[in-house]
Amino acid sequence: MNAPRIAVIGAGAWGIALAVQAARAGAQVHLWARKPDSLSDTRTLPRLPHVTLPESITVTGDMPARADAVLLAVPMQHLRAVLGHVPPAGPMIACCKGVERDSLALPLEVIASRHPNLPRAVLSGPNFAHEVAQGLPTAAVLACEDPVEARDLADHLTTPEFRLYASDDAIGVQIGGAAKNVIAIAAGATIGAGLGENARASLMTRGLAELGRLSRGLGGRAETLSGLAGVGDLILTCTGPSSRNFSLGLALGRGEALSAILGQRTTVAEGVTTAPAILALARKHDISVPVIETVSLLLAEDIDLAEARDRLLSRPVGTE
Ligand SMILES: NC(=O)c1ccc[n+]([C@@H]2O[C@H](COP(=O)([O-])OP(=O)(O)OC[C@H]3O[C@@H](n4cnc5c(N)ncnc54)[C@H](O)[C@@H]3O)[C@@H](O)[C@H]2O)c1
Ligand SMILES: O=P(O)(O)OC[C@H](O)CO
Repeated sequence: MNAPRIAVIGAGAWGIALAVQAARAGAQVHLWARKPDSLSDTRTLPRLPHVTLPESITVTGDMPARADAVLLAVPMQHLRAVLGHVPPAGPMIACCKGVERDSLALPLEVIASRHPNLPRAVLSGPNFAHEVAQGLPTAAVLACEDPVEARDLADHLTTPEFRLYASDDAIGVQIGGAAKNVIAIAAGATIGAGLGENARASLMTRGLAELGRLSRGLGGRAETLSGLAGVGDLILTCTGPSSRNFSLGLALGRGEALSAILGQRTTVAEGVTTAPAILALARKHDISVPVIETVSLLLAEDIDLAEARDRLLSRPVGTE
């Protein structure tokens, strides 16, 4: 049997990790990079030390013509523009996490607007790129309306170290991936400001309730958020020091200005752009999201840290 052909669009940390994983699973990989030259020369990314691209990965600036699956691993706010150049090469899998700022669309809605007739799926879960690239044990969810399609797509990436679970709740999985980044900023700010571990655990738990309400309100299931794409990713991102969203929150909590933090970074912290977008989505559907709202106000510098803390602590006592 011929090796499956997998295309990966985006050669940031996640695109490279997924390309390495697909190669490990036996695929011939077409890795599209915006700037392919230095990557095709060195075959390494400084942010992923100890990982060298195997020969079965072709690094190129050309889009793929045909593939058994196309993994879209660009930052959420660039997805629509990049998709404008991606031909209908095969089933599309969204690997980015976020909500589009202007349209408030989730990744699969953006893909559907460009390729309405192709199968679509979303891949998400507690997945640091550097660990996947090293082959450390990892689990993730692949969600698609058609569970048979989800299993077929999952087969292209699965190895014993990279376990994929199929789901038919693509909305719940996309909400988990998008909203956990916002809660991780809150968790980081809590630790940075010295508010303690009790506060972080409480924020994570109340944040999880917001993820569940968002999922249900937008047509997904709340239970999906008890899985890898919800609580799994929330635990990783709110506690793993290498999370970009957590570390951005940590710096905010220590009193650094957002512009200064972003000015020192070349990598994406999706929670910054997703916070106002997911808040607007929640308001549109009349869903209560006090933690997300507070993070959004903090990022916009409409409130400071002390006000953010007081806002959450002065809410009326409710039931769980
Ligand atoms: N890094 C991880 O551990 C990880 C894990 C799971 C999911 N993700 C998700 O994958 C997505 C990509 O994240 P990443 O970590 O690979 O990114 P990154 O921070 O490593 O790199 C940024 C990427 O953005 C690209 N980029 C910058 N400007 C662009 C433009 N104008 N148009 C198109 N692309 C542009 C760069 O070429 C680079 O590929 C995000 O949605 C992220 O949440 C990341
Ligand atoms: O480094 P972060 O915060 O973008 O998180 C990366 C992944 O989404 C973790 O699952």
